[in-house]
Amino acid sequence: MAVSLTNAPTTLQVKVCGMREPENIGDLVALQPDYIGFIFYRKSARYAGEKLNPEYAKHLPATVQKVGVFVNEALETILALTEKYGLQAVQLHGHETPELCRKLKQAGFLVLKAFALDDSFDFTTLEFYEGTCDYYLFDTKGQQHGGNGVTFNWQVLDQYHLNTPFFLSGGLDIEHVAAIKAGRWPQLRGIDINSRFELEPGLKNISKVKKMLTAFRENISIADK
Ligand SMILES: O=C(O)c1ccccc1NCC(=O)[C@H](O)[C@H](O)COP(=O)(O)O
Repeated sequence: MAVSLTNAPTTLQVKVCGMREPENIGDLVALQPDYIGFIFYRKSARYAGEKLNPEYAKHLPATVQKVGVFVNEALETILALTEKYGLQAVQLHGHETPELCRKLKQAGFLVLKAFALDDSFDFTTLEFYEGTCDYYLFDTKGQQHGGNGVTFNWQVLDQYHLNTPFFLSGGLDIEHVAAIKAGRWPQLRGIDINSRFELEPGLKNISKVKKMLTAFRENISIADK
């Protein structure tokens, strides 16, 4: 039986991460994603630092929120980079403390704290972060701090019992749209896509991103099992 997903969370937001090439960024912004992510972690193959022109980043349309992705950076470094590139949001992918999240939130930034999940992830460890971040970002535990390109077993999310809304991340692709939109997790607020949409690290396949956004934003029906 076909089920019309009238209760599907149509307001789910989309973040596209790992951008750095001006033309590619311009093409992406034209698709109006909610967030665009720039990685400020030198060891990442998508490191934006040297390629991204600060003035270009600063003058991107306000319709898209610019997110700086950091791994275990000091508050001062994060603040300096947010200022340099005109970022509105920060995404923290290391062992950042609740205190650091709180300070960044108090400074006026939208804060996403990323956590690397596997089957044994214990959500009670996030209780200390409640109230310090705007969103959690649930990513796959892998060899890298992020951008591993693999999904985790989403069943573990059924144990998520806290109030902070979250973004789903980790190897997301077009094939996952229907399952994500099935409305299984009340705290889900958005998704984050990255390496499965790349022509090469740091360069997105815009037509594939467009297909994802179209599929994600339209009211879909899925077949009942
Ligand atoms: O993508 C990276 O190279 C990266 C490196 C270090 C920290 C974070 C990183 N990415 C952050 C993201 O928001 C990614 O979109 C997220 O990890 C999911 O990536 P993927 O599994 O490739 O979809």
